[in-house]
Amino acid sequence: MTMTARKSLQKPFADLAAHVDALDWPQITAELDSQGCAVLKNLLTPEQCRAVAALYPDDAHFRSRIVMGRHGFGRGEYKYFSYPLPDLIAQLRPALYGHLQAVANRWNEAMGIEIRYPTAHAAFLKRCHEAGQARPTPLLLQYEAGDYNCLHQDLYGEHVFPLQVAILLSEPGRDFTGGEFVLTEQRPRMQSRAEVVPLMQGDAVAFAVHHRPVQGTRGTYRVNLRHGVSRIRSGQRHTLGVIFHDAK
Ligand SMILES: O=C(O)CCC(=O)C(=O)O
Ligand SMILES: [Fe+2]
Repeated sequence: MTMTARKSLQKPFADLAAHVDALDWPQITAELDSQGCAVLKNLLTPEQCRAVAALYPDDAHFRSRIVMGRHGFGRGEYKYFSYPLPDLIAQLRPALYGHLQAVANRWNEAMGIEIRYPTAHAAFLKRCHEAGQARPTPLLLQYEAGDYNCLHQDLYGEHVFPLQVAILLSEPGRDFTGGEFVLTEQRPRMQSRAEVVPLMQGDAVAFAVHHRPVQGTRGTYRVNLRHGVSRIRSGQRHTLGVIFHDAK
């Protein structure tokens, strides 16, 4: 790791939670409600992006490595962080959850799902851990030219937080080309709708993990979402995935 990378990871991130709190949450919430996804512009600085991406080769930070081609997940690889998470991720995860839980609770109410999420991430993690979902799910993904991530849902057990966040750590056009973040939405008895989410380095996308409510003429119904990444045409692309439930 370079000196700059080390320094910006060690710096206390008290300001990161404040930065998350200062995002335009009414706007983000409105987009999540209408589209099932929302962009969080400049969530991380380019330095923070480089510092996180630079962790990839250092296995001391991770509990496992997945080669996507071996599982039919696509092509490319990712690693799940181990606990304790690096400071930046340890601070980002509860800060984002604190805002997203309100959306999650409203969505469940609209979909007639009885589960409610506590206001603090620590309380939700306790619920996961007590049910045997104790392994950390934040992950770092690495794609090279020709790689892609098949449409999927990040479900890791009975307990599911219905929203997740992915942060683009690389700069499109400079570090890689292609590699678009894609969401599809399947409505009951209808064909699927695709959405390509334009992201710059440091931007994040918040999106529904598997279901979201859509207001129809005859009430609210549930749509089924999947996400993935189109083929990387050139270069290298890194993403930080923040999933709020832990895994079995
Ligand atoms: O690389 C991406 O943009 C998507 C990563 C992903 O599937 C995730 O964060 O769950
Ligand atoms: Fe994913």
